[in-house]
Amino acid sequence: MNDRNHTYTLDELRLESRMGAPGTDAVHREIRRIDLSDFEHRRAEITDQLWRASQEVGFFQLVNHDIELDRVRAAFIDAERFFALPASVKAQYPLHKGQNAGWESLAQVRPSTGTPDQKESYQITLPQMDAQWPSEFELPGFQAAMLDFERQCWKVGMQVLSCFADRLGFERDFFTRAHDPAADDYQSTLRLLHYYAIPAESREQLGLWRAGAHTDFDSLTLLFQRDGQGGLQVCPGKEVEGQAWTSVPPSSQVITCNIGDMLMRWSDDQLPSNFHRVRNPLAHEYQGPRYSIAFFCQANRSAVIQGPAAKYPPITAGDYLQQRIAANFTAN
Ligand SMILES: O=C(O)CCC(=O)C(=O)O
Ligand SMILES: [Fe+2]
Repeated sequence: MNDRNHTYTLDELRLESRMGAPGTDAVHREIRRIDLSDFEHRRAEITDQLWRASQEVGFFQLVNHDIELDRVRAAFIDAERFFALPASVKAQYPLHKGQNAGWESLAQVRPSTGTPDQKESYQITLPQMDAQWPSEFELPGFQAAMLDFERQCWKVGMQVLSCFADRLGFERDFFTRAHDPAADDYQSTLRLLHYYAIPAESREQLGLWRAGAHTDFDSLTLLFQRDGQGGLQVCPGKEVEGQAWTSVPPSSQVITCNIGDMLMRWSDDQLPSNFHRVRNPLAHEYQGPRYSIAFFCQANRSAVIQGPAAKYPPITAGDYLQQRIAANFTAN
């Protein structure tokens, strides 16, 4: 690791550590919806819309994408089945520090809050899964269904990234190659998330977050939310100082996307990676569990991140991610 990379990481963490305050809630902003239907014919128009939404807001929602609603619903049911397994079973597949595969509970401490996210999660990163799948006996059909869903998410992610590649002046399949799922160093990750129901005694307990404010480390995140299970809030980059948060209404029909730190760096900061968080429900809101599913398009470890104008020195995606993960998890 050279000194400039080190400084860059510390700067990011310094900003993140300031983002844990409640800030101003519920500022209304339009979350743009981008229609992916008839993608190949409408590619130029879609690219324009994606680019503008990413530059101006950093978050957007995809509609009429290629993943069937029934498929999304089935993935949520599989996620519920996984999390309903006894802790002793899930603990056989632990997330190890520095890895992106396996189960953790209350282990992710964000620099913004210093408290563990009130959740459990299970991450699937294809080359790291040898000992990390629950058995067919424990959870029949789960592995095959998740592999299929992972691939569908990857395809949508690569469609969107191909538009950014066009606009950045890279070859159209540049990011597809950098996120090649056949490579041993593939590190895109499907993450199932279960935020715990809020026990009566900790309602509105200050300082507890379902997910503390953070930016994502990856290139692009695809997030699935379930109807009625809100809480996701975003703070567009330009307004970081004011910490004014906007709620993203949950809908299982859309995929909410955000730009991650890798793509921000890869675009020489033209595309901002924005802060977001999942807040605990307020007293009058639904207090039950919340499930979400994220797909992180994370460039393969050996992919070299450098923008068209070479604003930053090159760094491999592996080195880049390692630095970010090390700052986010307690030892386990
Ligand atoms: O669960 C959510 O809505 C957001 C999750 C998230 O931001 C993350 O895991 O990076
Ligand atoms: Fe996130």
